[in-house]
Amino acid sequence: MQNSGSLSKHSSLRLTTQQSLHRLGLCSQVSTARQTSPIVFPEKRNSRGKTTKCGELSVGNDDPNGAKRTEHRIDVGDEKSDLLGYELFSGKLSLDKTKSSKNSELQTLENSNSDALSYCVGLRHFTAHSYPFRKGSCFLMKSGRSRKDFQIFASTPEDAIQWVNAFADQKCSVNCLPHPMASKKQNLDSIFDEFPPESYIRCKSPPKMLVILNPRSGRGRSSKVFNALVEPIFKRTKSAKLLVSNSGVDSLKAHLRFDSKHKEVFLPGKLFPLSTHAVVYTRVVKTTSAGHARKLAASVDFTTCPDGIICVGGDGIINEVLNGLLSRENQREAISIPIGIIPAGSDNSLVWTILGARDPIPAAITIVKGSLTATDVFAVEWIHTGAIHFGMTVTYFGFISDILELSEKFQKRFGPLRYFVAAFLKFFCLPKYNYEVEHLPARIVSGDGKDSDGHEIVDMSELCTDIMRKSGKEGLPRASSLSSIDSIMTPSRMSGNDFDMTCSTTELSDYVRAIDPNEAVEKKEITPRPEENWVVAKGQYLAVLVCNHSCKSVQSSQVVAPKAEHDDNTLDLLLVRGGGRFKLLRFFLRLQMGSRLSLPYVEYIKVKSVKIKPGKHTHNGCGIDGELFPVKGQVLCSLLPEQCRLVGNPSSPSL
Ligand SMILES: Nc1ncnc2c1ncn2[C@@H]1O[C@H](COP(=O)(O)OP(=O)(O)OP(=O)(O)O)[C@@H](O)[C@H]1O
Repeated sequence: MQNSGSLSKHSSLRLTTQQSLHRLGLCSQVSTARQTSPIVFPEKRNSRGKTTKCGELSVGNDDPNGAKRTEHRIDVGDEKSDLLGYELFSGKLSLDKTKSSKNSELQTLENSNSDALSYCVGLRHFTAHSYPFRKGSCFLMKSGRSRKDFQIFASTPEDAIQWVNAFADQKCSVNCLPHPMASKKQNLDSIFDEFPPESYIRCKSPPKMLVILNPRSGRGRSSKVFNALVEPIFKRTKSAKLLVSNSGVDSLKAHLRFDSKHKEVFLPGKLFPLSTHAVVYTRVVKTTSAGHARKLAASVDFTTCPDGIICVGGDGIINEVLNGLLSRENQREAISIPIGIIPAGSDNSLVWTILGARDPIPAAITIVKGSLTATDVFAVEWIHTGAIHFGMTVTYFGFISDILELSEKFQKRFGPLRYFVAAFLKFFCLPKYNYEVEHLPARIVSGDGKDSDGHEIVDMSELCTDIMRKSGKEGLPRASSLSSIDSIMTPSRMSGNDFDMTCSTTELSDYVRAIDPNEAVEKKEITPRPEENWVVAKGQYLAVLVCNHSCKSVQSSQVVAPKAEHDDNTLDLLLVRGGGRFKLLRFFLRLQMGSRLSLPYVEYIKVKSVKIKPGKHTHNGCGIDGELFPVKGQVLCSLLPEQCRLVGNPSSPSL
């Protein structure tokens, strides 16, 4: 039997396990850790890097004696199969056939809760408790499930811990016990005092989330969508299973299954079901009025929803939740609370563009899978009043904000079609829009933090700190909702059950992007420094759009800002110069064809900040993620890099 060894050995054990888990991208969901430790955002990688998951990911082993060690692999399950499992862990294991399940130290487990896996810290082996189904041989012997334990050996205690952690990460419950010798040997006691078993094995319980549901979203179908399509997925049990191959028990794999069909045999080996759990624990709150979601997010006790807030509705409800979170005193903790999205609104641009889920089922699956995606946030500041409103999708001025305003009148009658109707009507009484637009172009940064001209790059997080502080103030009144300009020109469709989603892996890094409002920070003007080269333009514009991501629309396959990425630290400014119906029509037609950037009167610029001031006789509406606000004087739109985490994986570029 392995001795659990010295203190230093235990430290290295823990390190090895945590490092390994980090590389597996499995550490993000440890809710207890999130409460106390800084926020960990996914490491920034190029857009191609994010899609490693579509295939196989090989993970090296940390063991210094790794020469003889095999690589652990993570396979990606087929979305169309009933395997939810995107995690598959395999390695050398052996089954102890000589020991019955009820001997040695494991007898103690019989009296405890029958967990799926039992492990005594420091040992090379762990015990899997399976519950195979047995058919009764005669009428006296009933069919049913009975417990059968398998004692399984890993090559080393470190390996055993990796295995147990892999199961724990798949929410398979683990009964973790001290080393069997711990009670006898005094010196071991002190080791376990310092390193309790829980520090090695993180037995995870299902994530706890708050669901904020807007019953008015879309055509008022969000409750139905949630109850019929999403709740069953959250409540469905998930079981980690041991697959023992036929060729001896030297290869062992842990699959995550979505349902409990095919309980017994799983070719080419035997499948032993372990224990089952609800996938996500949720508390559902339906909003009763506009602004309710914001208030909830601003006041909810995070201990009741440490794993996130799920928004069921359109982009408007997400915007409310974002602004509620960012208005809190405890901003640092607030921005660590991930936002999950179930698309049930008229247009669901954010979740479709960033996570590649445009229907409720894939969105629910991506929430269950639980990875996180860091996303830039932008802040729109009303310079004269200091009021700030945050967004994640787009802010727009001109024709589109007018449509947003008009569409409010048609909400009940036309539902998601209201934007189309409003656009049609507005088109025939098109006013002139004049703006003064100043923008600070984004520059390509070299390794030394300077741009191509040798200028130092503004650290947006400095601006960010001040913006976040100011944001504690009440937001501006909201008037209506429209998140994607594409909805204007395309009749809406509420999505059906057909869905399309691919996922990719995001790796978590130790990089902390949180802002601590308690830190003593020098007061800074949020207006970027005067030496920065602002480009000023004044004139007639049909539309001014500032996009944070490419703004895909559920209504069409086209995107508004093709070069925009949700985490590229820049905003994409789209200017449609001039006026008149002909130009406007041409723009929207080209938008549908994906060639609007080739129009001579359309300008597309990557920017860091934009200042916009409506002219004297211009209608002063401004849309932020589908919410309408009045603009008085100048507004400044700035970027806050990666200040929000969405629950789920970014979509594959192939979508
Ligand atoms: N119970 C409610 N009654 C009336 N309005 C509400 C209620 N709950 C939320 N709202 C408001 O409805 C607005 C629109 O909601 P949401 O974005 O969810 O749906 P949508 O407009 O259909 O979708 P999209 O914004 O994608 O077009 C939100 O900005 C919110 O302020």
